[in-house]
Amino acid sequence: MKNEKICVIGCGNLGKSIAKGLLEHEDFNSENVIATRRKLKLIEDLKPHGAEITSDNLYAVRNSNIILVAVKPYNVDKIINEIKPEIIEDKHILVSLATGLGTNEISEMLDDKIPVFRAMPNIAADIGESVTCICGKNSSVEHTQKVKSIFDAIGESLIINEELMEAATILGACGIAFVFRFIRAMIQGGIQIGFDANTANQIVSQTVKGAAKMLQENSNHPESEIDKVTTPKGCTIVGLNEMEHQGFSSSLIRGIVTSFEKIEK
Ligand SMILES: NC(=O)C1=CN([C@@H]2O[C@H](COP(=O)(O)OP(=O)(O)OC[C@H]3O[C@@H](n4cnc5c(N)ncnc54)[C@H](OP(=O)(O)O)[C@@H]3O)[C@@H](O)[C@H]2O)C=CC1
Ligand SMILES: O=C(O)[C@@H]1CCC=N1
Repeated sequence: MKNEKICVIGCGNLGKSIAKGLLEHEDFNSENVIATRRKLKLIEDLKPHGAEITSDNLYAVRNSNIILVAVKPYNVDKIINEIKPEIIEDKHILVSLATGLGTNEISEMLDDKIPVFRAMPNIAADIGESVTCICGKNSSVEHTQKVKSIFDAIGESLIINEELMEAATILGACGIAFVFRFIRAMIQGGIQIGFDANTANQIVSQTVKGAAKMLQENSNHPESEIDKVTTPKGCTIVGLNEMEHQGFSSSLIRGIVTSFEKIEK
């Protein structure tokens, strides 16, 4: 991927995380990354990492072959119309990160001239720990592999059917916010039972990391790991059961479904 020239159009919360993740990765040449937004000051910190920054989207597209569009969904139309004159068949691949916009719609805006992908990462791209679901249109195996390589560099990626893209948005992209809220609640509980906030944060963050790593490495069901912790008549099971009486799993599931219903509207 050293020779691939990548531009990230719209380096806000997500786009900047992705640019940062790519700049840190050895498979990419940081000089080949162009980051854009209008308020340039807010991405000046990407410059010392080797990225070129600009507000000129046309320049960015002219000087790259993979275009990541990271603007809000309601701005995608405008951006695509702006960059369209610089789009060259057999040169460019466009990857949209926008929620809820299908590859058909985006490809149509580009007169079906180039391969179009949708990718749904999350903000852990910032530290190379995103999970990204990807789907494509007019895409060869070679193009798909190229796009996958970008998102593998900022975490893990999966190729999925486009019909699951909304579900992927909820579980992976919104999901990180759900996990942060869970962590915050654990920290608040930790403070109530005696820890200062920083120590509680350290203990909870490492506990969550350890749990996630165990599931990734052992491929066990979470409940079989829980069985290893719950001593009969012990303190874990009473806590877990109280959480369930208060609707813990139910509230998470209902939150996920509510988010999904919102995105499907
Ligand atoms: N945030 C998240 O966790 C996730 C977001 N997404 C999707 O990613 C996209 C971006 O979301 P998010 O990062 O939260 O949004 P942000 O608003 O933080 O980022 C979008 C950026 O686009 C820039 N922008 C707007 N117009 C232009 C333009 N004409 N030229 C160049 N840059 C422009 C804005 O900066 P400026 O005003 O300086 O130009 C802004 O910072 C959305 O489509 C969202 O659905 C997907 C997964 C997760
Ligand atoms: O909340 C949102 O609408 C976007 C989609 C995924 C993450 N943030």
